[in-house]
Amino acid sequence: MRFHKYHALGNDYIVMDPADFPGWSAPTTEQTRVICHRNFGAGSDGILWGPLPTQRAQFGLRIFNPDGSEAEKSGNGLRIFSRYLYDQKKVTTAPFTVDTPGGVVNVVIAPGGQLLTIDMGHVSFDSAKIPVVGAPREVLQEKIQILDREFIFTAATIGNPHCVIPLPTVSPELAHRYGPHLETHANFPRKTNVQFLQVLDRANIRIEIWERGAGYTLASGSSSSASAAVAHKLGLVDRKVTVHMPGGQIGIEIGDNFSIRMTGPVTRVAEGTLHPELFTTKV
Ligand SMILES: N[C@@H](CCC[C@H](N)C(=O)O)C(=O)O
Repeated sequence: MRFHKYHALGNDYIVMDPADFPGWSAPTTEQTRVICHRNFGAGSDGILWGPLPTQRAQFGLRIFNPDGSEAEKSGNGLRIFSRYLYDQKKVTTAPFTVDTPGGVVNVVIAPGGQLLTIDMGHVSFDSAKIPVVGAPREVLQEKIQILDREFIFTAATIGNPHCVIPLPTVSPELAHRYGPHLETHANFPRKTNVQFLQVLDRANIRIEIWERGAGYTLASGSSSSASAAVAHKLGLVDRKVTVHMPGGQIGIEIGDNFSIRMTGPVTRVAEGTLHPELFTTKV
C-alpha cells in the first residue's frame, strides 16, 4: 500500500494509486479520516485516488477531503496528481487531460515538474449549479448573518462550491471564527468552501480560506479560481490576477465566459507504505 505525498503551497495531498491497493474500490470514509489525520495517520489535506479509467479523458481522478467527503474538483489536487503522473513517467510535458467529478481539465507541465498550468473550466454564479437555495439567479452580493456579523457574499462554482466574502482586510482569525458556520450554512445544500477576499490592487488579491471538509488550509487552487472570478465579476480586478495566500501565490487568468487558467507550483515530499495497523484506529 504505497502512497506518495506532495504539497502545493502547503496544501498537502496523499496520492494513492489503485494499482497499489488491490481489492480497494476507493478509500472509505473511515480509511480516509485516519490516513489524513495529523496525529494518528500520515496526515494531509486530502487523498487523490487515481489514475482511474475514464471515457472522458486520458486519466480519471477522485478527490477526498479529510472528513471523508468527496470533492468534485481540487486545483491544488489536480496539480499534485498531474505531477505524480509525470514522476511516474505516465505523462510528459505534452498537454493531457484529467477527468474529475467536476469536469475534465487540460494540464501542461513545465520541464522538471515543479510548475503546472491547468485549464480549470468555467466559473458559474448560477444558484442552481453551485448550488444555493432560493430562486434561480446569479448569487451576487447577498446578505448572510453569521454569529455576530452580517456579511455580503457572492457564490460561485468551478465544479465545487465557493462562498466569497470581500472585505477591506482579511485574517486567519476570520476564517477560523466564521468559516465553519458558513461551510455548513443551510444556504448551501452541498456545503461550501469559504474565502475571505481582500483586493490589493487590480492584479492582486489576498484570500483566507476555510475549506469544505478540510477546514483552514494554507492554499487552494479552486478557491483561487473562484475568488479571482468573483473579484472580476464585481469589477474589482482585471483578467490576470495573482492570488496571495498564507502558503504562497497562484496565478489566475480569466478568459471569456469566466474560463480559468491556473498556474502554480508543486513540491514532492515523500513516498511510503501504509501499514494495516493504521486502520485499527478510529478517528
Ligand atoms: N484544496 C483544494 C480544494 C479541495 C476540495 C474542497 N475542500 C471541496 O470540498 O470542494 C483546491 O486546491 O482546490
